[in-house]
Amino acid sequence: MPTVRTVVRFRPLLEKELDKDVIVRADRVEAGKPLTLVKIPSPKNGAEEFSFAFNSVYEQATSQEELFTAEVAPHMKALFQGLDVTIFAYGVTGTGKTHTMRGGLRLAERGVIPRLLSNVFRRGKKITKDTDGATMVDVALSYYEIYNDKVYDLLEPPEKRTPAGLPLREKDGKTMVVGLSERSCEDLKDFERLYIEANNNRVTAATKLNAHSSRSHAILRVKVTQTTGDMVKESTASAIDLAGSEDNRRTDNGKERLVESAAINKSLFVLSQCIDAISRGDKRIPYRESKMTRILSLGQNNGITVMILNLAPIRSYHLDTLSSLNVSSRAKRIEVREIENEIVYKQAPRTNSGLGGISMLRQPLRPLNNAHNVHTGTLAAKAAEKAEKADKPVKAFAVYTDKKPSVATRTIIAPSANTSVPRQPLQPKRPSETTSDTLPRPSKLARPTGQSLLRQPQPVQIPQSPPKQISITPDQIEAMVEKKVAEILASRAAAEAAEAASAPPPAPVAEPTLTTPTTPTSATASGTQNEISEEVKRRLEALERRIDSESRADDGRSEGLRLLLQARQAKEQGDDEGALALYERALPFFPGQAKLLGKIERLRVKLGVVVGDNGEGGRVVVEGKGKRERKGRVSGDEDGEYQDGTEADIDEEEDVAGRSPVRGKGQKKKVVRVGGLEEEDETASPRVKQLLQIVNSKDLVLIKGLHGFGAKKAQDLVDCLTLRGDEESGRVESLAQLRTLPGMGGRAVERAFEGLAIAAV
Ligand SMILES: Nc1ncnc2c1ncn2[C@@H]1O[C@H](COP(=O)(O)OP(=O)(O)OP(=O)(O)O)[C@@H](O)[C@H]1O
Repeated sequence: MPTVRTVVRFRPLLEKELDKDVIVRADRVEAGKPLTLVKIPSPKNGAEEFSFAFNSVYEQATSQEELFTAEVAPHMKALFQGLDVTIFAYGVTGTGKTHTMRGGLRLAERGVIPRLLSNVFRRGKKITKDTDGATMVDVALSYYEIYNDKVYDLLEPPEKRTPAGLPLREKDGKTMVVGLSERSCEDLKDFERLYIEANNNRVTAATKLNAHSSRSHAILRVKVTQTTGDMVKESTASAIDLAGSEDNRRTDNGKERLVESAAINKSLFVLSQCIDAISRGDKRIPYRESKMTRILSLGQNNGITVMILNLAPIRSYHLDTLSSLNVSSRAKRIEVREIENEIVYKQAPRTNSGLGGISMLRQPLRPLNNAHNVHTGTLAAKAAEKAEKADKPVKAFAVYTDKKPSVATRTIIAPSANTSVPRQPLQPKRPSETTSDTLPRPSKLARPTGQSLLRQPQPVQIPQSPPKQISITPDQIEAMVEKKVAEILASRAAAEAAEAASAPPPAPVAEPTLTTPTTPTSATASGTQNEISEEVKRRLEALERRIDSESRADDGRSEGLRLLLQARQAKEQGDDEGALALYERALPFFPGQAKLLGKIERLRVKLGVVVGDNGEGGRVVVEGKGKRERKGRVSGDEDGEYQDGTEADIDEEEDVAGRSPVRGKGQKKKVVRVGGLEEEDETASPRVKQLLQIVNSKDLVLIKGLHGFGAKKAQDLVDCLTLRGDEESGRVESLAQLRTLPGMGGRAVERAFEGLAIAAV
């Protein structure tokens, strides 16, 4: 049974970062217990605080040694017993991933990777000694990066790379990277030499592409082979410095960067799905859905996975931090307050009060809930960025390498040596971005200069700054939006199709799409799972075709998209009137677009401006459906965005398409219980059937309409049903079975049932 630990590490404040800007804190469930909670205020309402649970939380002062001792060292024994150990560093650029994995040159600053190697060599040596030489331990390294979904060998010079990267092949049920080199490693000095050289390769290659190495996943694979006579035991430790998970809306989104982001987001999304699946104990782990997880065989071999979420605890990372937290602790997320509570929504037009100050300005972007960032908002991003100008962290220490020249002096104490090393297939390894010593970390090209990060949860750039220069075509924007939506949905962020406005695409946002990489899917069994995988693949392929295709002439929608984005920003800032005006101006560019019409109508109703025909012949929300109803909704509407952790704004789909027959969650009707659920359960009454039918429809809108369901809960259920798709046809056959699903305790089922009962009455 594979296991996973998800832990958080706060990085200390860097120069120029102030204590007063610290907004994230570690906490305990109760006095005397270890730190396992991360608390962070809501971006929209500072009085509200979100809480996320992890296996462990490490505060700023945590040293490299402490982290290694607590989170990695305990698994070394298992590694030598034959289990695979995989350690990821996840987080936004500048939060300390590279520091955590690679670390600095000084002994105390060495990160997980050199410590891991040191430990491996030491243990290997000891085993050989303890067995009087009967057991030989060989260590071999592979180090590769995955950039734009292509695999490149970092142990080979960049000149040897081919544009297509290294192909994958299945062999004996395992995925191999064809042609990936593997180097025998005798001791720590050996490792150091290889590692530094490889990191230099990574930087050089990235530079040639005018990219930044942080935009790739760097995967170091350490293969440990223990040979005793004829018996060979092999296991691997993989250490992955993941690509930054930042919000592209806050970066310079050139076409290349968007393509990069699409690849990064896709793989990070699948990774989070795998982590979730492992932590839930699912039999099926979707590791084949992305190249990285597939090569790693993540969650197989009873492996142990440790996900270290790196966070910068300051305000300028607010939204990105929320996004990361959402992704990393999905299964454990806890809302300190009922964020789905309608009251939250009713409050004044979220003027972004809470946090006050700067941080609020940049609210147009929602916490990407999870989705590892994908974003579309090119325009807003640019504008916002300029305004933000956050100080980016600079590497404050000499990083364990990357720098061509440097290195020479690293004095790492090399413990022992091992035997020779056999050659073997690959394993992932990821070149992290390198960096060098004390120099400021190479800023991501995508970002504005010098400082590497732009993150600043800053407030929005307001509506009217329409940075006109869209560097990508509408189709590409559309494609990215579509992808984002998929991720958002899948990540359960409830809110649904938010991107709608910006994405006129037809894509039925609703599916819990697994952003599948182009790679083949695993042998997903039957039924739903397969269908979904196919559907996801189909969509992804379509997206990728679009992204890769030549830029097409702007068909005139650029202007419309720009207006939509501005409108969305305005709305997020509480400027409903401005938003309405902008949406109306955008309408001619998307005549008849249902989602857009829905937005306009809702705003009209809300502002008391109008109601009725919109002149487009499209459906409009009719009186009585406006404000009143919106208040009652728990999520899925603009007001719920943040609470839901969703990035997009709204869910016009339901409103436009008509509500489900079941009552909306927000509606405060009294529950009149008709007949005990207990009785109904076994008898499969019409109401039970109706409930199961809704559940099995996997229709977000319908499920959200169930009593007691919010957007998140609905999405969780859909995801859960999807993931178990191949089992039992993915259908839930009884209420008892429904109760066994994650998040569907007896009370939840009862409430949903009661809601139906009322409806029936
Ligand atoms: N635990 C820590 N102690 C001291 N400094 C740290 C720590 N974590 C991060 N830093 C510093 O913060 C800055 C950013 O860290 P780092 O480069 O590791 O981030 P990153 O997440 O790897 O970013 P990128 O995605 O750009 O590679 C660096 O200057 C680094 O030295």
